Amino acid sequence: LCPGVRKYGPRCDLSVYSGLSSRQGGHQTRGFVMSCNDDHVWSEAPGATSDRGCISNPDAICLNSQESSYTMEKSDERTEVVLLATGSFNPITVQHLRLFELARDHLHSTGNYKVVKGIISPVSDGYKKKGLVEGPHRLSMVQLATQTSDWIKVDPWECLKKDWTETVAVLRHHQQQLVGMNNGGNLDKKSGCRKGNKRKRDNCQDVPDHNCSESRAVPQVKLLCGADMLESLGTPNLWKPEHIVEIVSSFGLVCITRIGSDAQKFIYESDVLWKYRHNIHLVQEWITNDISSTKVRRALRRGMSVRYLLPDLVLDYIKNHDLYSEESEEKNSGLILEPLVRNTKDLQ
Ligand SMILES: Nc1ncnc2c1ncn2[C@@H]1O[C@H](COP(=O)(O)OP(=O)(O)OP(=O)(O)O)[C@@H](O)[C@H]1O
Ligand SMILES: O=C(O)c1ccc[n+]([C@@H]2O[C@H](COP(=O)([O-])O)[C@@H](O)[C@H]2O)c1
Repeated sequence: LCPGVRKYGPRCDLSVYSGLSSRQGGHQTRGFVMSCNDDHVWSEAPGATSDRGCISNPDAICLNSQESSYTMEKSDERTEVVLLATGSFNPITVQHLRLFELARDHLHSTGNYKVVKGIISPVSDGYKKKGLVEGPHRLSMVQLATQTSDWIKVDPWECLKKDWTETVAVLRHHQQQLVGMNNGGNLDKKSGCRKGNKRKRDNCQDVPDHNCSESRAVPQVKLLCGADMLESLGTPNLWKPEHIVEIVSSFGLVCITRIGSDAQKFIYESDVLWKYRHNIHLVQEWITNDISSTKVRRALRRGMSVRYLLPDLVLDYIKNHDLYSEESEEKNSGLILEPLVRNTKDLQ
């Protein structure tokens, strides 16, 4: 059972979140299913099968019964990619979902990549951002928003932790899940490499390296973000410099343009981003709009309509739980964002 899970509100009729787990104790890696029951309690259902029936099969990362699993497409030369978007999702908007569609189209258009999954990982309450409503509510809204997608899923691993997790650790976690899957679960927890093979393990780095022979067939996890999040890499003391290097060198970024941000200029002006620019995919959103969670919350507080900015089910959820009010906007008011607190402590 996930720690810190509390009961939240009444019925949730869509219920299954699925992922890939690298449990040991058998030679088979198995899938796992996080389920949200009628009382909105999120928990892991061991041995369960996903709604799409492919999670209990360790060889199938398929997200969609029509699309072939990556095993079946081993002859396909394209690199398989899992897109991971982190953020508050407070609440999730249609533009968050659009980011995935734009990124997938772009990567496919290069002819070099095949996107096999999209993961939305809402941040933990421990991030302490002003106005951040409780994690289980944000998770439930993402789950409702993604139920019409056959490839984008919500993942509660980061969100349900009490403490905030650095994004690079979230990326490592999801990469290791995939490595474990590929290695039949027999992997070293830290390195993400197969246990019992010292020579190969020694050749692997702590950070899963996609060039490592052990992980070549594993899909690559790439961070998906908007240009404002890319620009946040330049905010003093917000991100650790070594994490920025690891994100752009070991994982890679797919960044969608956003009104008010100039990602191209930001990359040009940053030596580290420039150095790894081959691993940063900048995607132009031509159908521009400035939907943001902050604006949605503001409109909700003022009793104004936000219909069509969010999926209807999300809007219903917000109304049923009376989520965004003047009071909720004051949550964490006066607190400093956790990454700033941690990085400032590290400097002392
Ligand atoms: N309209 C948008 N265009 C491009 N990227 C976006 C857009 N909205 C959100 N994103 C991206 O989605 C991710 C998650 O964003 P987040 O949850 O912070 O939502 P947000 O709308 O940016 O919230 P806020 O209004 O608080 O800034 C981030 O990478 C962010 O850059
Ligand atoms: O890993 C870091 O050092 C780091 C520093 C600042 C922010 N982040 C992540 O970036 C995301 C920012 O979300 P938001 O809503 O504040 O735009 C969120 O997922 C944070 O965990 C991550």
